[in-house]
Amino acid sequence: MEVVILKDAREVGRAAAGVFAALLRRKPDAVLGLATGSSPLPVYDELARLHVEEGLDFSQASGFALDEYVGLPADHPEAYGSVIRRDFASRVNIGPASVHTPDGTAADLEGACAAYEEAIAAAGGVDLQILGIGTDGHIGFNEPGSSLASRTRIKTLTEQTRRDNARFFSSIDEVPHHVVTQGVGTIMEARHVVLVATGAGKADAIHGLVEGPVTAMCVGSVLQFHPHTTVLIDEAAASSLKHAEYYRHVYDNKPRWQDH
Ligand SMILES: N[C@@H]1[C@@H](O)[C@H](O)[C@@H](COP(=O)(O)O)O[C@@H]1O
Repeated sequence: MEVVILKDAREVGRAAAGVFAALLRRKPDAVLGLATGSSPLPVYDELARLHVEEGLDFSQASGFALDEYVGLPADHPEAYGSVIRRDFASRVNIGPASVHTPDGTAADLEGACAAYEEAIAAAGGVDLQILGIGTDGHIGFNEPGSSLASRTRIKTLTEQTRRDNARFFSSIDEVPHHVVTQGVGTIMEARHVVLVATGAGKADAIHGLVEGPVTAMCVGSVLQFHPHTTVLIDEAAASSLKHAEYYRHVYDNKPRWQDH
């Protein structure tokens, strides 16, 4: 796991977007793992800029979102399909039909979860997954106690996550209780994971992810088992890390041949 401590959210966004851009330049038909929440927004802003100003081409790429609320109509502005379209897909030249979100409106939700797994596999698997982290350590919507081997399935949100996400709705009562999310095992199959987190509110979760024991009580900690994870955080999100000086030292002395 590589931990990179940067100045602020903008730098985090630029660094993460740089990883996406490098991938798309060497593999134009890359499969991108997409995330919602406020943390990836600066990444999408920078990708949109790279598309407009530097011609970064998404025309052959495809994307799979991590998760979706159950029961929100597909055209609800906070349904994650709408959010991914608004924040990312509509701002670059990725084909709209190439961007997939789990179906939270399906009558047969379990069937929809299995179909989503099959669609990811049929696309060849995710090359690069952007991830945020919840204040309770969740990735996707895999709340504490999730099986670390889980696949795409229905989950129940914690009240903390519903409160955290209430800011996107007019009241907490509108935040669904249920979601469909890629499983932890699904996310772990992405070939490269770039996790972004900013702000002091994420400091505990980042400490758990990077330095805590691997535990389903902080699901992000499973990334300690992932062969290629890059953690991009700002100073505030790094503020509870015990070995911050070491991570800085490693990054500052990174041999050029390790750039990727
Ligand atoms: N399902 C999403 C997660 O993928 C995201 O990481 C988390 C944190 O969001 P934010 O970046 O807004 O703090 O929010 C939601 O729960």
